[in-house]
Amino acid sequence: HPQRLTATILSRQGDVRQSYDYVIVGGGTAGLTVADRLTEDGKTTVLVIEHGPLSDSSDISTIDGGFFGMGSPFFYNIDSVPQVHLNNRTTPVRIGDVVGGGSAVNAMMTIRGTVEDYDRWGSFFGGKNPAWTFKGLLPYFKRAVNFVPPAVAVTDASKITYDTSYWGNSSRVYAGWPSWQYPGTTAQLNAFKSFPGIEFPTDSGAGETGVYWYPTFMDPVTVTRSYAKTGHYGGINRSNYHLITESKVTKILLCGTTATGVSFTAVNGSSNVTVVKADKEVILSAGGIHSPQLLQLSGIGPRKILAAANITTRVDLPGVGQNFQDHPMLYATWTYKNFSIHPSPEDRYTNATFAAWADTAFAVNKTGPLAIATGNAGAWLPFSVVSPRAAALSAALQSQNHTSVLPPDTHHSVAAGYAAQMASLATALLSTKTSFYNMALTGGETNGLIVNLHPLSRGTVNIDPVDPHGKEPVVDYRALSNPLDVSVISDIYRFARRYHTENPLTAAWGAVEELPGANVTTDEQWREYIAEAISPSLFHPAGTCAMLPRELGGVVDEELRVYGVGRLRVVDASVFPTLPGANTCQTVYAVAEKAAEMIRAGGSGGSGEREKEGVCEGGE
Ligand SMILES: Cc1cc2nc3c(=O)[nH]c(=O)nc-3n(C[C@H](O)[C@H](O)[C@H](O)COP(=O)(O)OP(=O)(O)OC[C@H]3O[C@@H](n4cnc5c(N)ncnc54)[C@H](O)[C@@H]3O)c2cc1C
Repeated sequence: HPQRLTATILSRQGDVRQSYDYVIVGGGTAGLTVADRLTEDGKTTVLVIEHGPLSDSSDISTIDGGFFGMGSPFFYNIDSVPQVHLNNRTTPVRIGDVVGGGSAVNAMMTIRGTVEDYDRWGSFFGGKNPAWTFKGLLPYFKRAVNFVPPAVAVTDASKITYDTSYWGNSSRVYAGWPSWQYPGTTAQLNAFKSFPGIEFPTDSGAGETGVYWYPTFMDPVTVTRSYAKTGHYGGINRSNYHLITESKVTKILLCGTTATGVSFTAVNGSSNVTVVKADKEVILSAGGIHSPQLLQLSGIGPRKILAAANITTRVDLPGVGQNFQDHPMLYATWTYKNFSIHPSPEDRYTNATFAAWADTAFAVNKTGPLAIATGNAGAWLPFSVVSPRAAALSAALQSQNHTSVLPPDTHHSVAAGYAAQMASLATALLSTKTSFYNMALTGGETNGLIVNLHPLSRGTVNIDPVDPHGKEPVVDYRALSNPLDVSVISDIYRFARRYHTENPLTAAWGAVEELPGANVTTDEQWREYIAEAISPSLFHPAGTCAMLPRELGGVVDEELRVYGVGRLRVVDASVFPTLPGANTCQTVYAVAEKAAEMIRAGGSGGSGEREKEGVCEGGE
């Protein structure tokens, strides 16, 4: 698959045409997917405006370890506000600032949520529309990712199973597999068999909970990252597909309540403002942090927030920037004193012979440990299976005064949406079909990163009233603001402890709990440890422009059109009403594929009115 950069990249603002059929804000995961699909006909004109640069850096392409790009410059520099329930810690907000967005810097874990996760989305609209269900999304998952099965040698050696019926084979975004695995991974996977109620689905794409193998966003031939840039931009030669980089969209321009285009400036250098018109639609794909910011900057959002920042309200939409969610993660470390399965990941640092073999295996055949990202196996377990308190916590969530855990001035529609979500998650706490706990398996002597897949707390992403146009938005995860999150996380953790220490299949490995330490046992000790150690983000910001009914605080409808605004859609992780119990990239691709089809089918779309008398920004 040649990775030529031949699609039309515009080097200067001056090269941009006056108008396009579609203007897409953000050349990230969703933005490039939609741009590619809309321009496939060779006629429809699209401009993508991306804040970050176009890069061929090996920090992006390298697979080894999955986080090679973490120290790279391709991130925004944003910190959360101090987190009240985390001892006032601030935490970095890690999101990609480069062509490809999050897909360029992520850990390449190719996971999707469970059937219940996507059925839940549709349920908020009364469950009558089959589009937003697992079944309804499956064709788009298939369109989104091209699954290339692992080599027979590695499936035999590691007992990897898969089922191609859950996957497609046409996309240029690949789900590939390393052709080598650490032998300890299979043993760690099998160790879950000691516990009742845990499933072992054949394929990660089946929408089931359990312990399973999953692929990597990796081009299996070049063994490099496969992402939105390589799949939906590189190697495409279409004069109707334009991309301008290092350019910041500052506003969506409205005529009355209809979007007509955007204004943007260069990130570095000239402060000239360029206006570009969208004849059909503006598509906002700036991600979970910047899509709500841009709506608010354009006068679309909660009236109070806009007024505080001195921005005229064009459409009062209370949900914009609310309902903010991310997956909290917690470092928990168990070290095996007698781990006898080698080679292990640690051997790369302690065994010179193995390290040399690893380097050669990759250099010569693109195989061995350097072809593994963060790993390819893990557990995605239901709460009802890991916790004896599921019924009690479900009842507590059901009867909770939900408004009491939201910000004091939350609009009643947003509060109603939150209550609907909590009702659904209270049921999910009892279910065996929704995953709450994720643990990745390393195959090595140290294990333990714990992820809470369905946080109950909700945060906010709002413009900074002091300098709304000049500053990054104010990001408040409001981590642990729903105290039941502490109970859920501590029970997850207690199960992780049992997995390591009360398990005949791991007993011989001599697990020692390094973090938090076996002396942490009471609810209060857990609360203290979690407040000190948790990170509110696994880099999955979502929910801030939620696809929900308007009376439930929704920002977009089931066709992803912004309520009250014509010709404006949001297509990115911000539309997820609730997080899937999975890393988010594959779901973003699927949503973008579905959106592209709806946009193509839907003409100009939009529920706003082009008011003849209305104010038109940026000229008619
Ligand atoms: C470090 C990290 C690790 C992750 N690991 C995984 C993983 O292993 N597996 C997984 O499934 N998911 C993972 N994710 C999450 C996943 O990558 C994201 O959920 C997904 O890429 C988000 O897609 P998006 O289209 O919503 O936003 P993005 O891909 O972030 O795209 C938004 C784009 O908009 C641009 N933009 C923003 N504001 C403006 C503006 N004003 N003007 C112009 N452009 C603008 C941004 O620069 C960005 O390129 C990870 C993410 C990160 C950051």
